[in-house]
Amino acid sequence: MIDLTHLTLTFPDGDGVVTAVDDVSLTVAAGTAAGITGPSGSGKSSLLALASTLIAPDTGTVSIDGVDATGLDLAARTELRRSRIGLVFQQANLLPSLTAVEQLQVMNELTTSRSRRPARAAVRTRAMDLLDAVGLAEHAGKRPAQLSGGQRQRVNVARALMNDPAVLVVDEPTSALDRERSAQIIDLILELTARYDTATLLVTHETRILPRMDSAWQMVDGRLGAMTPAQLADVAA
Ligand SMILES: Nc1ncnc2c1ncn2[C@@H]1O[C@H](COP(=O)(O)OP(=O)(O)OP(=O)(O)O)[C@@H](O)[C@H]1O
Repeated sequence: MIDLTHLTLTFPDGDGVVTAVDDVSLTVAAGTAAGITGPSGSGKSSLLALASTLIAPDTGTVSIDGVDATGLDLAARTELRRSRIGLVFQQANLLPSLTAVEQLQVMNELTTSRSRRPARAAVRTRAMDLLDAVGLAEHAGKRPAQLSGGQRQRVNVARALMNDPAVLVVDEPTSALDRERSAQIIDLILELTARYDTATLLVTHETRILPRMDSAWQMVDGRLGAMTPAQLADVAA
């Protein structure tokens, strides 16, 4: 589970500061997904950067399964992120020369210290299982150029799950895809959230999908508020 408490983040802005995240608290339990939407510049990406421990808040805490990341030094925080958090960004950012299965295998080599690294065969088995879970088992040997946009995004999602993360942080996974493929990726992320028991935090402009999330939130000027049933009915229409 991920527990965000009273997070605030400011950036210098001329003589003053801009408050990107303003006293945000949010808990997402394992096996559930929280959807966050909001206008451009409202602080969604900043909040995801805090939740992923990529940046430290001015105030507040980020706890992953009870471990407070804000209390850790840089090395320990990096290790926590690598071992406990899966990240899915808008663009798949796959390595052009690697096949789908290699994209996943290399994650393990990049992010796990040598002494704790599982045997190569076990890594390959997990990579193949994940490709199967995202419907790409038959495409394991293909390079990114041989895959469609939707398939590349599926590899991206599978890769984020490679290290068995407690938390899955997803930033607008569908912006490069058409409506039908977007819906499929969101369905897949919800299915994987339950199957791999991740606490999933997903930012999207696709408000239609919010009613299907376990909780739905809106950011406005850095503040996070629960969407009301009326707002959810509105976006679903
Ligand atoms: N590195 C930075 N330096 C200064 N200001 C920043 C920085 N990053 C974000 N901001 C400001 O913080 C606020 C929130 O930005 P953020 O990118 O989190 O919004 P967003 O909701 O993700 O927007 P979008 O939907 O357009 O991606 C904005 O006012 C933005 O200008």
